[in-house]
Amino acid sequence: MAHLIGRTARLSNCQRIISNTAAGTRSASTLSSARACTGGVSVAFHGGNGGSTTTGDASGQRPFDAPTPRMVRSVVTDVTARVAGMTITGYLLSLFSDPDQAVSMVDCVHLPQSKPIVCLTLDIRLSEDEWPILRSQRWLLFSEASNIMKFLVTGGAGFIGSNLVTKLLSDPNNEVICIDNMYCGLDSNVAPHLDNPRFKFIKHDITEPLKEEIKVDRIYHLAAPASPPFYQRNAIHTAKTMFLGTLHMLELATKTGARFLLTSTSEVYGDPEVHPQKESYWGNVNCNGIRSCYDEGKRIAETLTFDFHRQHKTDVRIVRIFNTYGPGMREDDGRVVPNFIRQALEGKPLTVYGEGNQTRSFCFVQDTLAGIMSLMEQTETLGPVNVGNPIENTMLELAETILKVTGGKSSLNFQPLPSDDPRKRKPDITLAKQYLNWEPKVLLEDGLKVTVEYFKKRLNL
Ligand SMILES: O=C(O)[C@H]1O[C@H](OP(=O)(O)OP(=O)(O)OC[C@H]2O[C@@H](n3ccc(=O)[nH]c3=O)[C@H](O)[C@@H]2O)[C@H](O)[C@@H](O)[C@@H]1O
Repeated sequence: MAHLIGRTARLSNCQRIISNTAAGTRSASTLSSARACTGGVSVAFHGGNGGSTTTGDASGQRPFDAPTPRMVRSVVTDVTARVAGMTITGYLLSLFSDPDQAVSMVDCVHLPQSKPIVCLTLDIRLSEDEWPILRSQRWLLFSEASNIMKFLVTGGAGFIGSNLVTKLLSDPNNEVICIDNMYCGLDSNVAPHLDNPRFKFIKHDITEPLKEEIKVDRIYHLAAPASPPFYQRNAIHTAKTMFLGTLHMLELATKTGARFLLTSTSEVYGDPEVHPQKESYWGNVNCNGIRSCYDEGKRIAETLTFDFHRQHKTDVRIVRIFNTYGPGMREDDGRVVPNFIRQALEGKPLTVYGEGNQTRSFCFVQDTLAGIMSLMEQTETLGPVNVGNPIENTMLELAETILKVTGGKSSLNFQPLPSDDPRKRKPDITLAKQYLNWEPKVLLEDGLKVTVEYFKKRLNL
């Protein structure tokens, strides 16, 4: 016990959670919000001595018997599954039948109030018969607390995903698992992190179920080819990624209690008849065209996300990203910004589809990330929330700006407009301002300068 007290004295956060065992529907509630920590809580667990269930002496003079490691694993699994945002591997000090007893326990071990602790009182219902005595009992766990947050980023080797991974890892309290099938991800987007012990890369196609259960606090679900040439190349696989990939990630979030954020897209508005596009607009989408695997795919992904929330109370957020550009893109991506920059840098004609009067609103990736990350952590809305730049440009204007930034002298090469290509697109960002206090800061020309430098390096120019 002296050992345990010694450890608990160093605790730095406090959160107490009770889960209800009734009829398999257990809910977690934070009881001491005044002392509750924000961010993830990580708890180091020390197993016990054979499954005894002694209630400890609150003064700490009598040793506490801890359960077997096997049982503890059950407890830990249970806790992790139902406490969103927390990863538990903790000290299990004792068993209590009454949460108030647990509270007095906390007081009695004289933990300094200035250093709050992690204290979890839990109802436990074990499925295995060996421990019937433990059913419907409450356990008190003390733990060493830290602010470690664990993230899963699907599509973490891709353009926006890799920028997100880099940003998350810049916080030393964050650990990141990246899943990518490398269909359009880049090795060079992952390589800088491979030696980082807080980073793990898993090559996996999320249309298949995960081989292992991954326990994280947050799931950023970005995996999907976003460039029309890429997503049209294997349209069936794109549709599978949208549905099955999102399904698998939602199942994981539901099972582990992780918060799940779907990166949806402005494409759900299709070729919009409402301008600018508000989240309340249902869109104008062709359900059997060449873009449908992507835009209808994202629409079903949104549907699935809300269905999981309604049916399983999964903690979800949805962001609708508008055209984003910046470092991390492939030179052969096929979208207009990488195409124009590459063509301008190589002195080739810029391929303008149609007459170039169609519009898009381009957002620099760091701005987009700020919006996405803000949505993940706020609690006012599930979304969908538009994240994009409300400054609208025609493709002719974009071509002109890129030629100015690169100093290129390329001519324009007009090509047929691809089918179902939206004629205009511009986000209404009222909700992003209201809920996320977010609006883009980077001007198109400034963002393009950074992007041009990135492409110069990639193309060895
Ligand atoms: O970047 C994005 O956020 C979106 O990009 C694409 O949507 P789209 O707006 O069509 O993006 P681009 O392929 O970059 O095309 C933008 C406009 O430029 C035109 N374009 C594209 C490429 C090119 O070389 N020349 C050109 O004029 C296209 O016809 C289109 O009108 C994807 O469909 C979306 O997944 C994604 O959300």
